[in-house]
Amino acid sequence: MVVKERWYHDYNGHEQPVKVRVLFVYNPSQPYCLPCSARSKEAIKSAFVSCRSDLLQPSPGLLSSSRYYKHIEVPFVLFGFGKFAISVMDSENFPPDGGLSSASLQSNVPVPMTPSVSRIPQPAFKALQTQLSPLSKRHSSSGAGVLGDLRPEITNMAPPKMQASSSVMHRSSTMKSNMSSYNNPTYALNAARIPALDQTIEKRVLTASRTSSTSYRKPATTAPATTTTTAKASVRPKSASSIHRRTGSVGQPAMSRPNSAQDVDICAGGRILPVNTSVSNPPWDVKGRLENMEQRFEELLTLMESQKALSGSKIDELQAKVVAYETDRAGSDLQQRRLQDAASELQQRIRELNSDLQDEKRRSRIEREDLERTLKLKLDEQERLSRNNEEDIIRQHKSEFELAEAGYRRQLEEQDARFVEEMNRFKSQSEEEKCQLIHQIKIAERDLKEEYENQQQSLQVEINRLHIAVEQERESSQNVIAKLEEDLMMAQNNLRDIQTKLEEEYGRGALLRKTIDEQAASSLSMESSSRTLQMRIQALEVELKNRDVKISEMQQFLGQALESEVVIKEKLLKEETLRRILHNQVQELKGNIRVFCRVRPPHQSELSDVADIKYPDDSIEGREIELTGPSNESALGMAMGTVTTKTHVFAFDKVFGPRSNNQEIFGEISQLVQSALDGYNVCIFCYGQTGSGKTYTMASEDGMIPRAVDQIFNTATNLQEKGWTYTVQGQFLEIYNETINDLLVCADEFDKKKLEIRNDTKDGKITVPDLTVMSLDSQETVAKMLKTAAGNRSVAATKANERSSRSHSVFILTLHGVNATTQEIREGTLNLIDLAGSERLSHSQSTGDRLKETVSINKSLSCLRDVITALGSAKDGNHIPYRNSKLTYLLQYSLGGNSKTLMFVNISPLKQHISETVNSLRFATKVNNTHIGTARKR
Ligand SMILES: Nc1ncnc2c1ncn2[C@@H]1O[C@H](COP(=O)(O)OP(=O)(O)OP(=O)(O)O)[C@@H](O)[C@H]1O
Repeated sequence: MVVKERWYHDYNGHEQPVKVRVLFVYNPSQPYCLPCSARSKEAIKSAFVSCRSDLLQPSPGLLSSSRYYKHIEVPFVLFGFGKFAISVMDSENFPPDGGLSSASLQSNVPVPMTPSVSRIPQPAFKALQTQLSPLSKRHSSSGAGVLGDLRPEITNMAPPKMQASSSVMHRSSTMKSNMSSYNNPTYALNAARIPALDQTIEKRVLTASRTSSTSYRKPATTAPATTTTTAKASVRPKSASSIHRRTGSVGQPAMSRPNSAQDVDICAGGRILPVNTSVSNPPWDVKGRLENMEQRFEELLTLMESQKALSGSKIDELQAKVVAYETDRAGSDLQQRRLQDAASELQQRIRELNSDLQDEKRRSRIEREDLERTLKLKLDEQERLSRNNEEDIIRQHKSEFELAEAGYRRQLEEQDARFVEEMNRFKSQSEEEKCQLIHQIKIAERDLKEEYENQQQSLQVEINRLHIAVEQERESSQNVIAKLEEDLMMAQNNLRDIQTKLEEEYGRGALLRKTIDEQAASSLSMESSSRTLQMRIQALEVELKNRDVKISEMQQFLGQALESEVVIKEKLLKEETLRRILHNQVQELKGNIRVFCRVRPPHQSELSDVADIKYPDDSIEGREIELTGPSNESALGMAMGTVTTKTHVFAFDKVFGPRSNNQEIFGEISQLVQSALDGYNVCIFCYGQTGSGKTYTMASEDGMIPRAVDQIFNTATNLQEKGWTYTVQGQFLEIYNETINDLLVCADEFDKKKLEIRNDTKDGKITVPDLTVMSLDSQETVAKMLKTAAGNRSVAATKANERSSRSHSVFILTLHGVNATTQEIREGTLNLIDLAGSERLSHSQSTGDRLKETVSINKSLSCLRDVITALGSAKDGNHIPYRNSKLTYLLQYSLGGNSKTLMFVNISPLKQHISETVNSLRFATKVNNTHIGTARKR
C-alpha cells in the first residue's frame, strides 16, 4: 500500500485542504476504491479498518474523497505491501467525478456497482491477513505496531511538521525537536533516498501503464498535479518564511519549490506524488502495479533493514540524548517546582499584601472620614468662632461707637448745659448785681437827695427862722436902739454873738455841703463800680463768645466723629460683605444638600411600642443614629427558631433625638435663612412617613416657618442701618393629587384656577404664574397669611395620623434687598416645604379618596427618589426625570441647581414603623451622598 499525503499552503501560509483517495486493490481484475472520510488520523485509521471490512462487504462507488487539514494528525504514511495503494491527492487535481471510478469506467475495468458484486470473498480476506500477519508479527515483536518498525525510517524521512503531528512517530519532544532539524544528516540521507525509491516505483508503474493493454486516463478537465503545482510555483513568494513553511510540508510538488540549495534538499524530502501522475494518466494495469508495489515493498524492506542498522547507533545516541534531556527535564522540573514554590510564596505574599492594602485602605478611609469629620467639626467650630468673632467685633464696634458717641454727646450736652447754666448764672448774677447796684445807687441817690433836700429845707427853715429871728432881733434891737441906744452896745454885742452863731451856722452848712459832696463822691464810686460790673459783664460776654468758639470746635469735632462713624459704618459694611462671603463659603463646604434627621417623641399611648434607637455620639456632635430591626421573620427562621434582627447605623449632618425642640433645630438652620437674605435660593423640606412630625417641624406654631420669618424680619431691620432695604413677598401652594392649589385663595375656588409650573431656564427659576403673591411687611402679616394657608390645606384623619397632610405644601418667600449706599441688589428665595407623608397601603388600609391620595403621594415621592438617584449617579448630560411629577418639577432648581437645600428626614420612634423608618433613612442617606451643583447668588 502506498499512501502519499501532502499539505498545501496558500500564499499567506494558511493550510488548504487536500483530498484523500483510498484505493484498495484486491483482485487486479476488480479494483476497489474504498470510501474514506478521513478528517483525522483516527478517521484514516478507521478507513483502514473499513478497508478490511469492505473486503467482506465492499461499498459501491468505491471512491470517496475527504478533506483533512494539516493540523490534523496524519498517520505516517508510507508503506506498502503490494495489496493496498492509498494515494493522497491535491484537491485541485482531484477528478470531479471521483477520479478513479470514472477512470475505472473509461478503462472498462469491471467496477463492482453493487455490494453483492463487489463483496470480497472471505477466503481472499483471510489470504490478505495471512500476507499481512508476518509483517505485523515482525514489527510487533520489536515492541511497535505494524507501522512502528518503519518509525525510524519514516521519522527520519519525514519533514519536521509531519513528525511533530504524527502520533505514530511520536517520541519525546526533545527527540522531535532534535530530528526536526533539516541539517540532520540522517534525515538528509533518507530524504535523498526516498525520491529515488519513488522514482524507481514511478518508472515501473509508468512502464507498466504504457505496456498495459487497457489504460485509464484522467479526464481532460483534470490538470496533472505537476502542471498545477508548476503554475503555483511560478507565483509563489520567495521569502524566507514562506520557504520555511513549505519545508514543513510533506509531499510538496517539486516544481513548486524555490530554487535555493536548501529548498532543493527539502523538496527532495517532500516527494513528488507519483500517484498524481498516475492519476492523470492512470495505468490500470493492476497486476503490473501490484508487482511494482511488491517490488517496492521488497526494496523498502531492504532499505529498512539497512536503515535499522544505521538507526541503531542513532537510537543509542538519541537515547543517550533522551537520558540527558530527561536529566535536564528532572533538573528543570526541580527548578519548576522551586519556581512554583516561589510563585506560591509570592502569591501568598501578594495575598498578604492585598489584605494589608485592604486594611490600609480601610484604615485610610476611616482616617479620611475621621479627618473629614474633624475638618467639618473644625469648620463648624471655625464658622461658629468667626461668626461669634464677627458678631463680637460688630457688637464691640457698635457698642464702642455708641459709647463714644454717647460720651461725646453727653460731654457736649453736659458742657453745653454747664456752660448755659453758668452763663445764665452769670447773667442772672450780674443782672442781679447790676440791679442791686442800680437799686443801691438809686436808693443812695434818693437818700442823698432826700437828705440834701431835707438839710437844705432844714437849713432854709433855719435860715428863714434865723432871718426871722434876725429881723425880730433887729426890730427889737432897733426898738431897743432906739430905746436902748445904750442897749445898742449891748445889742451890738448880742449881734456879734448872733454873728458868731451865724458863722457857726455857716460852718454847719459847709459841713452839710461837704457831706453832700461826699455823698456825690460815693455815688460816683458807685457808678464806677457799676461800670466795673458792666466791664465784668463784658468780660463774661467775651468768655461766652469763647465758649461759643469752643462749642463750634466741639461741633466740628462732632462732625469729624460723625465722619469717622461713616467710615466705621463702611468698614462694617465691608466686614458684613466679607462675613457673607465667608458664611456662604462655609455653607458650600458643608455641602449644598444637607440632611438632618429628627426623631419625634412617642405619644403617651405609644410608650409600650418604642423601638430600640440609639444615638452613639449624642454627647459629641449628634451625627449618628443606630436602630435595631426589623426582625427577619422568615418561615425558615421561624421554623428553626432563629428570628434575626439587624442593627442599622446611619450618619447625617445632624441627628436630633426626641428631646430636641424646634428652637434648637432652628439654631442649626438659621444660617441657611441668612443665605436667603444674602441672595441665594434656599430650600428646606421635610420628608418622612406619615405621622413622623414633618408638619410639627415645619409649620407648627414655633416651627421652622414662623421662626424663619421672624429671623428674616429681624435681620432685615438690623441691616437697615447698613443701608439695606428689604421687601418680602410670600406665596403658598399645595400639590394635591398632582394638581396645584393656591392656598391663599379660598379653598372653594381651587377648581376655578388651573395653575401650571413654568420653567425659566434662562434665570434658572421655576415660577407658578397665576399664584397669589402677598407683600409682607411684618411678622403679623405673615402670621395672617400662614393662618389662611393652614385653613385651606388638604388634611384628613388617617389611621396613622389624626390630622394627616394629604398634600405637599410649599411656602415661597421672595426676598428683594437693595443697598442705598453700595447700590447692591440681592434677590433670594426661601422655599419651606412640608411633604405629604409616605405610607404603605397595606398599613394605612385607605379606601376611596384616601386611597387615591395615598397613591398620588407615594407616586410623587417615588419620583423624588428617582430624581435623587439619577442625580447621585449622573454624569454630565444625563437625563434627570424632573418632569415625572409636579413636585420634582417644582423643586428642579432646588435639587439639582443653584440652591442650598436641607432635608429633614422625620422618623417615628415606634417599633411598628421600623421598616418604614429604615427605608426613609436609606433614602436620606442617598440624598446625603448626592452632589448637586454649586449654589449661585442671584
Ligand atoms: N417633636 C415633636 N414633639 C412633640 N410632638 C410631636 C413632635 N413631632 C410630632 N409630634 C406630634 O405627632 C403628631 C404627628 O405629627 P405631624 O402631623 O407633624 O406628622 P406628619 O409627619 O406631618 O404627618 P402627615 O404626613 O400625616 O401629615 C402630631 O400630633 C404632632 O403634634
